[in-house]
Amino acid sequence: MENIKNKQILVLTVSDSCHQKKSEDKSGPLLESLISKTFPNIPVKKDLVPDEIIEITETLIQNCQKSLAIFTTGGTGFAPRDVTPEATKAVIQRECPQLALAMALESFKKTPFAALSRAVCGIRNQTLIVNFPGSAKAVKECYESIEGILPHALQLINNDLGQVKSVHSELQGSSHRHVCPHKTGTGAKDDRNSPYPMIPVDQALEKILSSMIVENNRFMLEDFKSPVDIPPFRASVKDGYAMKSSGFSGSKKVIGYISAGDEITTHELQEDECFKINTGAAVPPSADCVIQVEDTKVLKLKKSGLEDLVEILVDLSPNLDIRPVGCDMKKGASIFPEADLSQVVVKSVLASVGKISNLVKKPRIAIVSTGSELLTPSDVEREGKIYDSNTTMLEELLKYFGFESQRNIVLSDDFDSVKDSFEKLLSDVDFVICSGGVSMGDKDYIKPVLKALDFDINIGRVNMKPGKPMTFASNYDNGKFFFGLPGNPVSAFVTFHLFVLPALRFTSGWKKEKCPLAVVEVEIANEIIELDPRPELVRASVASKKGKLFASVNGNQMSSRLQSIVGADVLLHLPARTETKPNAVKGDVVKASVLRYDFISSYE
Ligand SMILES: Nc1nc2c(c(=O)[nH]1)N[C@H]1C(S)=C(S)[C@@H](COP(=O)(O)OP(=O)(O)OC[C@H]3O[C@@H](n4cnc5c(N)ncnc54)[C@H](O)[C@@H]3O)O[C@H]1N2
Ligand code: MOO
Ligand SMILES: [Mg+2]
Repeated sequence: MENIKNKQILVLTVSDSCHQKKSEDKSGPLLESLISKTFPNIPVKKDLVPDEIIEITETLIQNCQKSLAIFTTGGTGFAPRDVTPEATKAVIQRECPQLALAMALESFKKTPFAALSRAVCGIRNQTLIVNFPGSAKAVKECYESIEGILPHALQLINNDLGQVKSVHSELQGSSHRHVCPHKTGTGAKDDRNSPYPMIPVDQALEKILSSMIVENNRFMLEDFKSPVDIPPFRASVKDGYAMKSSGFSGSKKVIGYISAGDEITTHELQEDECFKINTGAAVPPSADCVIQVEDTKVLKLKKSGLEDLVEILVDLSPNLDIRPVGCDMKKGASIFPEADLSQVVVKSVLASVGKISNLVKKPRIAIVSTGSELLTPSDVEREGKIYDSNTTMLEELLKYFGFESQRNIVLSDDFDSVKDSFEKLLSDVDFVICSGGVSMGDKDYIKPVLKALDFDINIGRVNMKPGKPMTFASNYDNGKFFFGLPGNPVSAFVTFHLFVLPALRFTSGWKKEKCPLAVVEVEIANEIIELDPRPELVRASVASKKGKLFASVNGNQMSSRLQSIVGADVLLHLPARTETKPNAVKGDVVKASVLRYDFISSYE
């Protein structure tokens, strides 16, 4: 309950006219006083934004962490600038349509115009977001219709019940401490096998993706409209001369120079006159044609050295080399006809319409490395210890794929400290990418700790080499997801690419097909490769010969040998060994997951 005590409720007024101070905000203060009566102990804060989807969305996101609830007023109607429901839909993870229905039913008793509200209610992480209409009267009616259920709703969202459960499990802590990860299988004392079924890679990925909570980034992008025209003025496509196309070619008097960035000149051109003009500069309204420098000849210079007379060597035609207003992007048009979530695409296209935004929400991630043997790379060597490579590797992989970790921690193999650290970490992040401690050793505490923290262990083993003990656990109610990657560095490397990356992309709103690494077909260049009983993902480098791709395995494939990632372009998908096919041989064609953008190491 401690964190609930530190939280606020936000009243967000959405109104162009109030924002421009053309009218007084009555609904915001009214909501504030109504809420203060229902929740006398919770501070109620107010904010005001114009009817701009980016501003509304950003304000909602920025305030969620510290707010139990956000009540918006305004912008829910049918007018073109009413976009509060769209902004709300973009940030919520779970919609609460019945809450909106409860308000609508009450409003219908008063007026049929209630049908003109598009209010949305939903939950983002642990924050309830409710849209109210703009009018003070409607705000009061709507608020009163849900006032009675709000305290209970907020309690549920903040997992009051879950707190009871975790206090309960806290009391039973000692029993969890003795869960032995390898003795549970069939329940028999001599059963020393893992209790977790070893599922195929495809099935594991499907399971992970289907349990993700998907951010509404796609929807939000597809809904963005451009606030400007590009270009905002008629722009010259060439360095040349602007003139009237109705005139003849031949000689023209140069009456001035126009550069990019100059104000639009209103000088009325005659048919025998022209302006010298640069690419990207505004074409004067009286000109309708630009002739490129290459199609002209200077006939006479002024004493100052500036051009006085030029000869136009080609025929003139209307609109030649002029970009009309909005020809690249029209004001009001959809900026993202499809939701391409690449950071390069989103940020640069938004910049082109004058918006600086970090709107694409990324998951909050922590990296945890477990192992009492771990030294940080800057430590001096010590007996019995090894250098921690997984923290750096996972951090760099996240960066490479456009994600980032909020926290990196290294933990010793100790049940209580691992449990305490996870508990704290999970209040700050939604995804934990942990390595080590997931197999069969008596110090492999990750699975027992996850159980003690009320996580469902959805996957405990995968039929793959390396990466067999890959663990995925979720606490769906709290929106928390945990990847327990095997500690061997190559196992962590491979399972990150196969499972963690697709999950992070999927939760960010990527199309499902685009979430895994790209897969290509390659021909094996090695003479013979012995197949393993488990399907194996083998690091290999790729050569392109006349457009055909050939893969050579990168030496010893032990899961402890991180060096096998040096020069690795792909992960070859080798099938499991069978009696009839014990080896892969030169010329076999197999699938390969592409690890990096520069995935071809040589061309012939
Ligand atoms: N009896 C069995 N033993 C093991 C099995 C099994 O099925 N039955 N599975 C093996 C497989 S496969 C793998 S993979 C490993 C996975 O081990 P854990 O996830 O439990 O990881 P740890 O035991 O903590 O460490 C394994 C190995 O990796 C080194 N390590 C760990 N963290 C790091 C790091 N951050 N940087 C560098 N190296 C790290 C650690 O020192 C160990 O050598 O289990 C097998 N055992
Ligand atoms: O599956 Mo482990 O990852 O063999 O090394
Ligand atoms: Mg282990």
